[in-house]
Amino acid sequence: MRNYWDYIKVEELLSLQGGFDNDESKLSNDEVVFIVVHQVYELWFKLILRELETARDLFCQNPVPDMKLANAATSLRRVVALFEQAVPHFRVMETLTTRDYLDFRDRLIPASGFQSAQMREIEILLGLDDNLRIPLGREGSYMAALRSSDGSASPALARVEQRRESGPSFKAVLYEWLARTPIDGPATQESAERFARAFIAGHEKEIENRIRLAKQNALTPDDIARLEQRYRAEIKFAERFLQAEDEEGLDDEARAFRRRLRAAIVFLESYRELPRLAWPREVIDLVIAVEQQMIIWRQRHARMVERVIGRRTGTGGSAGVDYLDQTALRYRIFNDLWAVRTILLRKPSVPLLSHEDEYRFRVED
Ligand code: HEM
Ligand SMILES: N[C@@H](CC(=O)c1ccccc1NC=O)C(=O)O
Repeated sequence: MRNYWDYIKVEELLSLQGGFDNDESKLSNDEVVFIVVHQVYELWFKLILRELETARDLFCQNPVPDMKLANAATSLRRVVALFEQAVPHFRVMETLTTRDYLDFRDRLIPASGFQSAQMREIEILLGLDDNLRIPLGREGSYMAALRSSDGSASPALARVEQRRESGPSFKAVLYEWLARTPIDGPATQESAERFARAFIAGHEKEIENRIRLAKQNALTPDDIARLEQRYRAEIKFAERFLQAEDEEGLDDEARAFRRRLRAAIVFLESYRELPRLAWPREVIDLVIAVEQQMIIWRQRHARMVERVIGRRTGTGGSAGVDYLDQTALRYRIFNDLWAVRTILLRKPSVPLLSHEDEYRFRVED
């Protein structure tokens, strides 16, 4: 019982490409390609979910054990590699010509990628906000689309329901952890807000410099005025962002939380060479990489779809490519991590720290 086939389950695996009628001999090569490519994707998704769950569970702890940050990074790095792997894979699907696909496409209706439970699980586990979801262009929510065509429950629906109830999202626990970062002093609201003020002051310094440069470059007075206005708007953005004034309807506690969170991200990115900030900053960078790959995946899927079926209605009943392009643009999860890029400062303008030593490695302990 220790042979390759006993372990890898080759026979079982090769018996799963029979389509609706479980008879592979009746299927064209094109249709078997269609099935296998989907199956391979579902296997990549399975691995992605395992790693995300591991990372989520690590950040659930308070405090997060320092020694485990490297494990979180390992998991996230693997998720990035898996998505990177999954993107070019659409190339195989593109060998399907429009005409050949149409030979079996109608038999698939109403099945569609809407019913890929694992993709929905990835979105939910990462923390995609349900309010962002784009209407599918048919009755019912994305959950309804997981039901069988007679409206009955399905394994896909059960999977996604179970995922929705299975604890906090990765985003929720990651943000809780970030908001506990000690920012140039103890991990308090005061430290966070003091740092944010000093950071805004750094922006004031930068802007004077930039306006001087604009003037030196002999633009017209109108151009100078326009640029100056633009730079001032950037500072205003930085200020509103750090004070969490860009979001309406937050209660005091939620606003205070967002302030700590955002100050922490700016802090980690601004002093990333300090040894004790290096792992947290690596984690942030990997989360950005995960989201970037996921967006690229959506984009790449949409381009493959456009190539194979043009802009026709999807078998799931959506607008097809238009719908998919909207998801690539609007399904964003870690907006705060991205937004910080817009307001980071050059090293010389970053505030000097009062407690820099606390972020070094200490040989004596
Ligand atoms: C010729 C191949 C393919 C075509 C023409 C195609 C087309 C489409 C279309 C039109 C949609 C929108 C839903 C609808 O109305 O039907 C969709 C959704 C989706 N497809 Fe595909 N697809 C193909 C292959 C794949 C593959 C290989 C995967 C990998 C798992 C995949 C995963 C998904 C997912 C997850 C969605 C849901 C997207 C969302 O709601 O955000 N598709 N696909
Ligand atoms: N939505 C696709 C069909 C499709 O791709 C599909 C159909 C059944 C099972 C999985 C599918 N894959 C992903 O969307 C279409 O409109 O042609």
